[in-house]
Amino acid sequence: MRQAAATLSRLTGILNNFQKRPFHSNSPAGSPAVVKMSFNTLGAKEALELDKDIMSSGGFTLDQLMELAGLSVSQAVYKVHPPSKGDRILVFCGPGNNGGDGLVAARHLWYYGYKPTVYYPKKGKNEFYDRLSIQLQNLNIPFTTDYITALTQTDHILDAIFGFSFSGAVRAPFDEVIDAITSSSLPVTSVDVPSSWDIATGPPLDGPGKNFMPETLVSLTAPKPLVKYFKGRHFLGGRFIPPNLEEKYGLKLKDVYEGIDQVTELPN
Ligand SMILES: NC(=O)C1=CN([C@@H]2O[C@H](COP(=O)(O)OP(=O)(O)OC[C@H]3O[C@@H](n4cnc5c(N)ncnc54)[C@H](O)[C@@H]3O)[C@@H](O)[C@H]2O)[C@H](O)CC1
Ligand SMILES: [K+]
Repeated sequence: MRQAAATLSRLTGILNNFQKRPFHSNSPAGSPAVVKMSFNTLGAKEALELDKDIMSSGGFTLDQLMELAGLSVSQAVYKVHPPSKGDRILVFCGPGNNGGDGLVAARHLWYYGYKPTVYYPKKGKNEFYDRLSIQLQNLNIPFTTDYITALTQTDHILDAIFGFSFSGAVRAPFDEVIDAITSSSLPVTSVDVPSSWDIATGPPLDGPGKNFMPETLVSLTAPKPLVKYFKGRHFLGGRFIPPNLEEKYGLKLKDVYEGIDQVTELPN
């Protein structure tokens, strides 16, 4: 009883927090119908600024943040699709830090009992992408270039292709990748944003991503404005924001996470 009351109070807290700074729709004509609730969101520019702040005044390094982001993602995957319900997961990694989160998540998932396969066609320049790849190779996690075949041999998908720095129309090779993921009808968990969606205006009106609707989204640090177009299970991860930055960005995350969890599910 006491536990039920505590959970209710926590959910009420989350709702209150995310209603503090409502995001009003500026959806272009013809884009999907608007939302169920108001969220406190971080636009691409704010998310980038917050990232810089955590690494300067916050004292973190990028690979520390990536490790925590990837850990959050792995926990959300486990909550939605535990390995007992299908242990094969195909991890699509893009060239930026979103892809790095995917590499970290793949490692954690392996330790939880999954059989990850990684598609990583454009490696990022930073040397820690090499180190993350070596860590996966040491676990004998396969890297594939044939994602078409891999899609027929997996139970679910982790989309770590693009995050909050994505803009414009999807360029090759990821345009065809997004189309193939969408047509596979497999359950997808997207890291931070559904890849190919505009950070502010959501799914593109045409081309790759038009019909892409992941089953699960793990927003990192704070939801991005595109969440208002998302219909699925929504988690928040990235439990590393210090109180001064929480306050600066109006995030109010204090009671959002429970116990040792690195993610929390947000009401839809
Ligand atoms: N504080 C946090 O929440 C943290 C989040 N992390 C993750 O980092 C990403 C943002 O990473 P960033 O490197 O800035 O960019 P992206 O991964 O989104 O991608 C950049 C990459 O994509 C290319 N690109 C951009 N647009 C297109 C396009 N239209 N077609 C093809 N390619 C495109 C661009 O050239 C770059 O190469 C955030 O979302 C989180 O997932 C950190 O891991 C930790 C801190
Ligand atoms: K993504």
